[in-house]
Amino acid sequence: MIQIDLNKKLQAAEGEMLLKLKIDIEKGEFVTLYGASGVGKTSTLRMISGLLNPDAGKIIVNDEVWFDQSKKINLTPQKRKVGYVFQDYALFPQMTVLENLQFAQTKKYGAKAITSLIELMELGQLQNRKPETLSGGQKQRVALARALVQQPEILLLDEPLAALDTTIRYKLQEYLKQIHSEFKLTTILISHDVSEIVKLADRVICLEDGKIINQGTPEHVFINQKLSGKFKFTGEVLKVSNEELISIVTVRIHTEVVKVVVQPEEAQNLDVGDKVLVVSKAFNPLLYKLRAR
Ligand SMILES: Nc1ncnc2c1ncn2[C@@H]1O[C@H](COP(=O)(O)OP(=O)(O)OP(=O)(O)O)[C@@H](O)[C@H]1O
Repeated sequence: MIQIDLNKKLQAAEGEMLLKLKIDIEKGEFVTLYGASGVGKTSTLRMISGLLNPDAGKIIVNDEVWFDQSKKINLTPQKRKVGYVFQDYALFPQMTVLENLQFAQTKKYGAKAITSLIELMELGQLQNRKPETLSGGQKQRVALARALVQQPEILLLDEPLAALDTTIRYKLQEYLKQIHSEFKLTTILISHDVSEIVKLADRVICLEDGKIINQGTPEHVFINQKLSGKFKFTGEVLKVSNEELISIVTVRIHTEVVKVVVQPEEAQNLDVGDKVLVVSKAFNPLLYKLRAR
């Protein structure tokens, strides 16, 4: 369990902004921070990693106190078991891919573990190359691998996929999903991409002016419950989940997310990424597949 209770005065463009957050995160949970630019998302990750000092509050990770203002406890970033991945990769340019991983590895993370991580992240062909010769998606895979060799208790991801094109981003989302469960990580992701959040996160925390204004499962938070009556929209399938007697298809329509109940046999025909038409004449939306992904 991770207990975060942070108070920090920040200098926003319009003047002082008080960031005041209290978040409890279960071990193994995948949480997303969502909100407009300047609401305090990056500052929150920086405080968890020890790069920015809160004015008051506590950070307790699996019973270990990382920060407690009242007890004057403040572990250095090096002592906090955090893997931090940024949008701009921040790899060491003079080192090869392998050297970047070796430099970051903890003592316990042996050579064998690095070899299997290289295999998992499909970096074998690239391990002797320098970052400048890699594409954005490849660099980000190295940055993720580098965060993992530090054996983090928390993986902090600050919009790691925002600079990548859709196809690469989609692929890396799959990697993120896989490593989160394979390494039994607790992950906090900053993202503006609603479909990415629905795909990856157990919980989304919405911030405004340094405060939590809403939180819950992505479906719950993003579903536009106002949608009813007569409408017809095209969208993209984000998720197909099969319940006992029905299936639920989560569809992104522009920036909104809706859920449509369909028969299991209709769901069999649908895959994540398919383009669909969502139509409603009364209150019961129907879903038609337009084309496969
Ligand atoms: N060390 C600091 N001291 C005081 N104010 C800061 C500090 N770091 C950032 N700020 C200010 O705090 C506000 C929140 O910044 P932050 O980077 O956390 O926002 P964000 O939600 O991550 O935004 P974006 O989505 O644009 O990255 C900004 O107005 C920023 O200028």
